[in-house]
Amino acid sequence: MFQQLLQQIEKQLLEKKPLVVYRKPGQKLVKGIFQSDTKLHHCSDFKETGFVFAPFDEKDDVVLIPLEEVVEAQFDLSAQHNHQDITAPIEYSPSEFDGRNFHLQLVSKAIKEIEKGTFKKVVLSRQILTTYQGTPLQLFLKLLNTYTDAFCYMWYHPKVGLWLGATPEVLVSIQNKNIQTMSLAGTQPYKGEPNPEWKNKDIEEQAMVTDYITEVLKSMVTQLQISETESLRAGSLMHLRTKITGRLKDLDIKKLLKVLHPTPAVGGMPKNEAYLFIKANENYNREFYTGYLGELNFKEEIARASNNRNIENKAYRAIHTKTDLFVNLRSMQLEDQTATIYIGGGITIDSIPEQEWEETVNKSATMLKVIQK
Ligand SMILES: C=C(O[C@@H]1C=C(C(=O)O)C=C[C@H]1O)C(=O)O
Repeated sequence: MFQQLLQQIEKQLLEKKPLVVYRKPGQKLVKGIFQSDTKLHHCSDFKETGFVFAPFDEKDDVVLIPLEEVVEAQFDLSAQHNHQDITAPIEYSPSEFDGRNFHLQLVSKAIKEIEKGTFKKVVLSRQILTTYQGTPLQLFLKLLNTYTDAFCYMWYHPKVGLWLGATPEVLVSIQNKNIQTMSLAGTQPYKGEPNPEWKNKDIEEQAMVTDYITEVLKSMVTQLQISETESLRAGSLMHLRTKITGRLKDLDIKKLLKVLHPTPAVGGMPKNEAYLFIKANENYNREFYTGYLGELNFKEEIARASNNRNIENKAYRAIHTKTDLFVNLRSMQLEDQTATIYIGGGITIDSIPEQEWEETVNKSATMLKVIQK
């Protein structure tokens, strides 16, 4: 079954037709969605059904791969990949350090703006361009083997490009009117400790994201619940995470995404001031990095045991509408033999430029690991 899916992916790529193949965190099921022509579909009212691929910039179009053909297969981890040490150091080419001065200056400039009161937090990012060996599909398989707790994907459209990623961050999951989201921020290298100590900078930076999400959701949901904040491992990194749940008053996904994207985990606080700084000062276009991607309005048939004793053995089926969106982090774009890796981090009043650079270096390991092996 899985072999068949792989063949279909290869064929689709060869024919230069759109596809997405992905696995949700902690699952074995890999889904492939295949489009039969090369038309570029967009989302407009978010009542569409399909796989969405949204850029960081809200002004740009959200791409949709409709559910023409869906192929599913179970993926078993390859034995040879099971014992990889994802915390081992990675190698850097000297050219990687070219961007260091620019990033240090960018962070310093942001700190000055924070001191002036322009904004409280801004997420600043950069690119690494590197060559890679093997095919995109081989890299996708490495992602599946390496990052079992992430949302792993490969997305392709001949008019847009080819992206791969393994993200730990849920933007929002919606089932009927129940929503789940998270505030994920604060980063340190994973050193074998599941509950490490956190610096105040990380705690405050992550709390800003929780406060923002709670504030914008207040008027849109009932039964708002905020979990304890916990440490979450994402490959060779640790983050702080708070889960947030609630029940939507109206099922208006477009309206919800307008307030949730971009959260201060990838944009900043306040949203518009941080966005303007990013646009004016990052020296490249983020495109789909820090955008979001995933299933939009999928119909899911759920079998439920009936509570009625008389029809005890009969299960009834209920159709649910489900949306599962992830933030496009720890991702890269492949073009010919060049991989462009995107990485960033949150800057606050307590940021130290050198450490912020180091953080982006650490984050780049997620993709560099699969490229360099
Ligand atoms: C921006 C990225 O990650 C985001 C920023 C984080 C931070 O600043 O600590 C942590 C997790 C993500 O929300 C990235 O991985 O590129």
